[in-house]
Amino acid sequence: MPRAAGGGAVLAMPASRWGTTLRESVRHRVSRGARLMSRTQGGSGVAEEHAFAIDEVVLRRGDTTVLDRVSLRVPVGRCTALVGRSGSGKSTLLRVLTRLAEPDSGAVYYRGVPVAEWDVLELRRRVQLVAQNPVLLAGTAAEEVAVGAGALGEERIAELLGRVGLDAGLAGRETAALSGGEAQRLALARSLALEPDVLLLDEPTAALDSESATAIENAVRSLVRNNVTVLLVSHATEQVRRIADHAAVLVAGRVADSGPPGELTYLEETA
Ligand SMILES: Nc1ncnc2c1ncn2[C@@H]1O[C@H](COP(=O)(O)OP(=O)(O)OP(=O)(O)O)[C@@H](O)[C@H]1O
Repeated sequence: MPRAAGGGAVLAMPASRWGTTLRESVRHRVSRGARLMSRTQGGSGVAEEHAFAIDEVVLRRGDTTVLDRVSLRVPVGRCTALVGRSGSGKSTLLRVLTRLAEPDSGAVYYRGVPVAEWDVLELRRRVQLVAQNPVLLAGTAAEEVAVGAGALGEERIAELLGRVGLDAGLAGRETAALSGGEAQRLALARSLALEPDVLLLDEPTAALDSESATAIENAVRSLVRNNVTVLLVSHATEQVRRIADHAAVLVAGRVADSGPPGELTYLEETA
């Protein structure tokens, strides 16, 4: 199976440009991986399919162990929240999932296939990371939404902007003139245009007023209802309780607790 080098820009490639051989090969392995069912995080015994399986991941930077034997399951079609104090390793874990950071040891599987075996561009098309401070690549907001997806009609652009709580009138605005919160929502609209299987959202509402935050929460719930998998980094305990099905608490690079948000003892003190 051909491999692409990691570390490139988080730019998606239109589906029509994927190599057929690669697609066939990965499809075969994915269908095998999708059969690797296991118990839910809560131990209810209900079989659940996992988008990501993370096993004993260690990542060091200099003297710091940023991720310390992190193991986590991210179920398909659910919203999983990642909470923890600043510096606990949340963003780094999202970067590991999309191969923007390579662990020193441990294993990460996407749909049952080690992430290192996925073509990195295909992985990043299916799994869209919306960073806290995303890099915008185009001149206007409308062009930005279409960066990965290619030509999009005005109506589709307006619809995508609306889904993230942005006014359609923003389409012609220069991206350089957008606020941080607008830029992050635009990056989310850009990701949604690619109809991803998984969204990794790094504090998507931290810079938003409550009305805009509600629009994002509604968008997340609607995506999850449509079987999109969401991994959400959030400091907002109430938000986690409102929209997450599962939560994992990171403390100094370790998973200190995981389960339904209402049952997590660490949630209040770390969020
Ligand atoms: N390239 C690097 N070199 C050195 N230290 C790093 C590097 N990348 C991350 N770290 C450190 O790893 C720790 C975890 O960083 P990370 O950004 O993942 O935390 P976080 O939980 O997302 O924090 P926040 O909530 O503030 O966004 C921090 O202490 C950070 O300084």
